Amino acid sequence: MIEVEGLAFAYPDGRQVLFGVDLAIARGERVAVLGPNGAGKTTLMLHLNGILTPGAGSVRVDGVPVTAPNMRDVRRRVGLVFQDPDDQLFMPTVGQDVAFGPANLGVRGADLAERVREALAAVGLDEFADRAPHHLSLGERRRAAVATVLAMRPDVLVLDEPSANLDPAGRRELAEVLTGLDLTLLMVTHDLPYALQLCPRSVILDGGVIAVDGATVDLLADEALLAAHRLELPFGFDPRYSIAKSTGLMP
Ligand SMILES: Nc1ncnc2c1ncn2[C@@H]1O[C@H](COP(=O)(O)OP(=O)(O)OP(=O)(O)O)[C@@H](O)[C@H]1O
Repeated sequence: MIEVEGLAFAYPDGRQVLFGVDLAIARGERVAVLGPNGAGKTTLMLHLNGILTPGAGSVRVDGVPVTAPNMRDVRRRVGLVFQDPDDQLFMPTVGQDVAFGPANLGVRGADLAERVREALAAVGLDEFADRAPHHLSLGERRRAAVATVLAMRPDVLVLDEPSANLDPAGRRELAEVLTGLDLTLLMVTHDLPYALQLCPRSVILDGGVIAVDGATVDLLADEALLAAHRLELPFGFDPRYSIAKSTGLMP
């Protein structure tokens, strides 16, 4: 579904951030992108729907090159959810925000209403269509931002630090929404337990390259590996025990 090959990128000020990223993600996979501050995670994410253009290398989505002529198709297929929901919610009501993307694609009338209803239901905000986004909690706003993207019926959902600043209940509610979606999912996060809960596979991006790619539980159980990439588990968190417990192998 996603094929990134030899992706290199420097910002206009000359700062080189990506140095040849290779990453292949199959349809339906859920993958976490881990790594220290400044590793280039957001920069990588912004290439997946063409907000940034590679200096070298290529990005393809379901075989379609992420290049200017294909941008409309790519932007429909790949939905980006930014860390700050206020970057995505700018209309007077949540329903209008969710309708905005598909309306731009030419969806109208009953079809548009159905898309809005479906997207809000998918994130558990059925009753929120007429509410003003700025009256919602952060957790509700982040789920509303996910709905604005789901309304486009994308193939891929890319999320930048989805659990950041959420309270435990908001964090769990969003996890329930995300695990219930039948989509390819790529999630940038510093929240290692969240990566373990949502994504069977993780990659560590460090120094602008994919340094490690493997099963999330194996990566998180490797203390030396985590330390080498400035990653730390919360106090007392044991990834193998958490997985065993969640799969019923432990009481
Ligand atoms: N518009 C920009 N112009 C110049 N440099 C930038 C720009 N945006 C980001 N950078 C730099 O690129 C590097 C990678 O940034 P990026 O946001 O991709 O990292 P990240 O891994 O997502 O970090 P974090 O975990 O802190 O969110 C950083 O050193 C950052 O300062």
